[in-house]
Amino acid sequence: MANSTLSSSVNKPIVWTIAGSDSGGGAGIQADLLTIHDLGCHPCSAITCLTAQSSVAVNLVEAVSPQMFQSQLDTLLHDLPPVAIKIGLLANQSQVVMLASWLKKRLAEYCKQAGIEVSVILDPVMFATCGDNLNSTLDFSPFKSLLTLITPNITELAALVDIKAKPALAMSGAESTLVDQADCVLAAELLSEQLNCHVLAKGGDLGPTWLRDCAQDIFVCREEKGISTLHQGRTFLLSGPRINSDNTHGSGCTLSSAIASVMGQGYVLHDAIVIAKAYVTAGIAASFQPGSGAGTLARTSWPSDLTLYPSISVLDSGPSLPGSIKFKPIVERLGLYPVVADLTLLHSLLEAGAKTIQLRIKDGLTDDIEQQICSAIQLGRDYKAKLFINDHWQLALKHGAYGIHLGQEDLYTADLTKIASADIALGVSSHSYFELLIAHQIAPSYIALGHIFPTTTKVMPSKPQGLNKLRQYVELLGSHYPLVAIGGIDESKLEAVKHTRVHDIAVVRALTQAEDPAGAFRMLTQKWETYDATE
Ligand SMILES: Cc1ncc(COP(=O)(O)OP(=O)(O)O)c(N)n1
Ligand SMILES: Cc1ncsc1CCOP(=O)(O)O
Ligand SMILES: [Mg+2]
Repeated sequence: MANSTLSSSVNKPIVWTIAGSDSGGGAGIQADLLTIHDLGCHPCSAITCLTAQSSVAVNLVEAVSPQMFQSQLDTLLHDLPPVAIKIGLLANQSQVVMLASWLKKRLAEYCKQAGIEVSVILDPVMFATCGDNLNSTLDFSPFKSLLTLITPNITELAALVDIKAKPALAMSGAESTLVDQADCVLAAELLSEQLNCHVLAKGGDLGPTWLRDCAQDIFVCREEKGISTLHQGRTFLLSGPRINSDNTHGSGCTLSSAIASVMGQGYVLHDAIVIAKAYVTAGIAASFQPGSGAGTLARTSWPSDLTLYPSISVLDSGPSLPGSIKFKPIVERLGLYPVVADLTLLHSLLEAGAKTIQLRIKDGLTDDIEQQICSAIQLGRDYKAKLFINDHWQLALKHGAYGIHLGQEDLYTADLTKIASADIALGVSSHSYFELLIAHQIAPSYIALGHIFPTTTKVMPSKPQGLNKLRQYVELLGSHYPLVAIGGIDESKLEAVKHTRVHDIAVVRALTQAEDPAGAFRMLTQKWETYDATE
């Protein structure tokens, strides 16, 4: 026991913060160290400057020497290399130039040698919460193509973006302030082009005309690995609950260091953003006021309360989801859920007792697809089973299937309103927190969580989720929907999957590659039903 505690702390991912010290303890390096630690990583710091700061004033800012700045970075890289870096307050332009060059040479060299990628999140701190100017004149263009994400608030966005390059924006009156949401979106998209990185423009402090009860951020996403192409090259609006509190000192620092900490643990950018936003919301809700000015965020560990998380909508001209829609609820357990491609196997698994089953025809789409779907639907009725049709939602609708299973991509093309009003159950795939939140917005009948383990059944853009994420997904949504784990699940994995408390599992090869699929179904079902979910 002592050993496992020791090794888990030794193995913590190392996340750096390159930022200024806030002597008041609410923001800067101090907030970052607390956040990185709270979210399960080991924090290291390279301090750019000292600030003589309280909750009401910033009285002095003093940069460290160039030698000290460089030496902190080199010293850390030698022994404590990062998996992710958060950059906060930079004290002067020469620090910007020096750091950009260090990222380009030293960090890139390290990444190449180690064969890894290090996420770099820049929070372009320009003003303290008390309103004092910390550094609003920096030119961040040396960071072009070196950052993963930049997280300006709306005031910083206006100061950063070169609006001369976008006449439409200048014409809409955006010389010094961004007036409305459309201005902010244009400016964020422009900044993303100018710095060649993703942009999260935070509306928490100042959301010009957007809703009073929401903290809305604009997420401009470029190309990104590990997530469906559907969620790349798009602009999203992330709307979280606005907590009525003045204790927001350090919220930007907390957000950016939380994003770095979550990315450092292997989560995709989209997930890191929604998790970090939920973390900040929870931190503000439990905030406190140690001085007479704005108070500071509490550290509330990994957010697992769904109400903290933002809803997601698209702001670009691409496809979007219908609002307020709800599908037929499934109250009984799904049971062990076979996903099969042919009718003979489907029939034999129903005969073996399958209560939920899916027809998933991918290869060799034949002329008789409609006939196969009709026969499957009829078999489902004969055996009083929940028969889902994958992909072919029009045919499933036409012939009154019990349910339809759709991937995230299909959600934007299928007629969801028609499916819901036909009282057909809907199962939706998900491969991340981000996709889970999107699925939750259309309240499907169940949500599939995949792929948990490596699979050869299908080429996936995402990495296997693993048991830890599965456990987190169950914590987040397990009381709202039936949750089904899928991907690489076989007899050897059953017990560990059961311990995550996921409700049920869907399998392909564990049955299709068995000599006796019906026998395998009975054996797996018996084991799945008898394993105890408690560890
Ligand atoms: C139960 C279950 N979960 C996930 C999937 C995958 O569906 P989808 O994302 O639509 O991918 P394809 O199956 O169409 O390749 C599923 N079919 N069933
Ligand atoms: C269709 C699908 N979606 C996510 S994983 C997967 C395939 C699961 O197949 P297997 O059980 O053989 O790994
Ligand atoms: Mg599909």
